[in-house]
Amino acid sequence: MKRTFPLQFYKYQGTGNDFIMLDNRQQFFPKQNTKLVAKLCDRKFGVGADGLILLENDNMSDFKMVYYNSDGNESTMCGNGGRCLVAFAKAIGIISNEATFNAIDGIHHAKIIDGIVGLSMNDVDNIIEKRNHFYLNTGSPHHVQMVEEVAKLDVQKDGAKLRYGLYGEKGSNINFVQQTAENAFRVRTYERGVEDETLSCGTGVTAVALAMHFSKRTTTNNIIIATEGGELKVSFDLVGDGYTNVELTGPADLVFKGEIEW
Ligand SMILES: N[C@@H](CCC[C@H](N)C(=O)O)C(=O)O
Repeated sequence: MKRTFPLQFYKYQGTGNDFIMLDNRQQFFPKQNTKLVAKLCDRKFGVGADGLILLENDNMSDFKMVYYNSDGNESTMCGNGGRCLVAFAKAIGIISNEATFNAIDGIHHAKIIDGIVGLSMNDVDNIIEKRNHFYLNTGSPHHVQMVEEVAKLDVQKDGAKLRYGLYGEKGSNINFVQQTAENAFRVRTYERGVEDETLSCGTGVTAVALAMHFSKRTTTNNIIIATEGGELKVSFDLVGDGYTNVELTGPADLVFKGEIEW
């Protein structure tokens, strides 16, 4: 159905992972309309983005995050999207430089310092080590695999093969990693729900940092990750067998805003 009023949207990106942001505190958005979300995210027929995020009211925190992949389906946690949503909440006057928000995987805390957004991520105490990869959940499921030369990979092809071949319909995000220094890694990610390589994935680089520490490829708890869209930092503490105080930090910027007829 064609609506008669324009939809005000904001487009954000965090290290090149891009999102449409909608202020849905008045509950105007048809949340079950998968086709509409997919169309808005379409780079030819819509605004174009890797995902769409609704900012909603929440009783327990400053706001609620509802995340959809560009295929139109609601999905699990998005780290870069969470950081962008915090920047959006500040831009529309809901928060100042600190926030607490509710997402599908629970409460997150965030701080903005000089435009850089640091976001708390869930504790992780289950990292599965297989012959040539790791599997863990950092709010979203992630496969982490070491490669020799990440720049040379066909991430779309190799990622899709693993996403469907190893993880079936439910799928997993697939991260390919190359170590570049004791505390630094380069990562390229195939995202389920986008079904393509994205320029960066926040829960993905978080998974990589924890898997690299777990496998003793690094001893630092402050890791720098280069993605195709820029640099992210992941810090954490290891307490017993589990990772806690996990924080994902990096830029989150408004690209443009506008109105769309729908
Ligand atoms: N880009 C995201 C991850 C989004 C969720 C993912 N595509 C899934 O469905 O698992 C991030 O920055 O974490």
